[in-house]
Amino acid sequence: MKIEHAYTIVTSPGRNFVTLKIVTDEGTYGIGDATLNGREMAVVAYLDEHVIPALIGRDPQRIEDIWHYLYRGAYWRRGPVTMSAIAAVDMALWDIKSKLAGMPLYQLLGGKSRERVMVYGHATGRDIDSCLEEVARHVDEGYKAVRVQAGVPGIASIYGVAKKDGEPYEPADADLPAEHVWSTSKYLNHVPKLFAAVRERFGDDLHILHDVHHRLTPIEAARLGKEVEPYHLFWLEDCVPAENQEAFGLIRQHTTTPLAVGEVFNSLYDAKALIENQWIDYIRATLTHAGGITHVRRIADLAGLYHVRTGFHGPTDLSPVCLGSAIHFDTWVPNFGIQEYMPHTSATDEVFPHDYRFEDGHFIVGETPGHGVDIDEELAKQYPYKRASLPVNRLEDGTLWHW
Ligand SMILES: O=C(O)[C@H](O)[C@@H](O)[C@H](O)[C@H](O)CO
Ligand SMILES: [Mg+2]
Repeated sequence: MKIEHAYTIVTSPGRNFVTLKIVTDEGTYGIGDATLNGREMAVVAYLDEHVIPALIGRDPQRIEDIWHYLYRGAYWRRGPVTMSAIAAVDMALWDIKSKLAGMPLYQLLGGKSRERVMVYGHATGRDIDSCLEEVARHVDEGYKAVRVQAGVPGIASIYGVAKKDGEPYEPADADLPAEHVWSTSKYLNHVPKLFAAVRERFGDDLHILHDVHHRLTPIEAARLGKEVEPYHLFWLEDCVPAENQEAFGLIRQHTTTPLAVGEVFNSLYDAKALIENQWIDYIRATLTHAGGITHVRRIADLAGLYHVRTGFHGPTDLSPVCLGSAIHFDTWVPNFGIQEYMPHTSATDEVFPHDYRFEDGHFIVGETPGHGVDIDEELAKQYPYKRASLPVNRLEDGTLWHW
């Protein structure tokens, strides 16, 4: 069997998605997600110009060999563009292999470790009260875990909080980056009140999560982790940027609040010290940005040795192809923690028909051979690419800060 042709599909049903389709000479095809929010066309160029021509004629069943061919063979290793391109190939090849086997992907990985996959939803509000209303809506919809983000008095607009209450937030909201102004002291003084209010209204059983989006220094993160211990967070996410992995060692010395990181990671090497030193509790590297199923499986296996569990990134800017594949992975992986879930728009769901389903705060994996997600290419054509950028963040004095 040979790869006969492959091509990229860019579609924007509300937001941009990049999909790679690989077709074999026997007619079986697989699709993979290659969406890198705000940098979509860089991955398209990498795939079209460098990867696809080198795939033609190869045996699609040699997933491992093709992975190393693309990783080692490029000489220029790692990086989000390279690893998203490799991930898309990998996801498409696993899709093909599972279709050839006539099995859903989770069976090829080793079968079910659980019946269903717990997810967390997003509650955001311009202030604490409106955020609590959103938490209530999620609880009514069955969610067992909710990420809470609220506006902070004195900060005009803030990452992760929707412009309008009741709507999802969209990080890539402008043609060129919008500028936000950030104040660490205002945030740190305010945010513990949010968790106190959630616990008071919803009791102890609801899992609450929070994303700091890389905005603190290690000692500030330590202070936050320590102050919120009474509210028993499920996790505190991305409390500092993680290029310096040792920073988490410092935070860890001060707090028992569980720590999650990894949505911008693209390789095991981004997480190696974090995992081996047990500085984190959840690893969030995703299939699309960290080299696909083949590589993320290695990250998860290493993590498992150190009591670190998975908590895949799952924003709307990863396509249903990534989400569907992630649900298979989550159903199999022994050290599963939780799966992030931001529902896609109905236009996106129509472009990407899928067989996973949400029920009572969990995802139930589908039984279709493959990863269970397809693309309607005719419909996809109706939504042309539109450049969209993530914002930048500045301190009140104008200093460019972490986003
Ligand atoms: O935890 C999350 O879901 C994230 O932080 C996202 O909202 C990212 O900011 C986005 O995926 C960037 O493209
Ligand atoms: Mg995040």
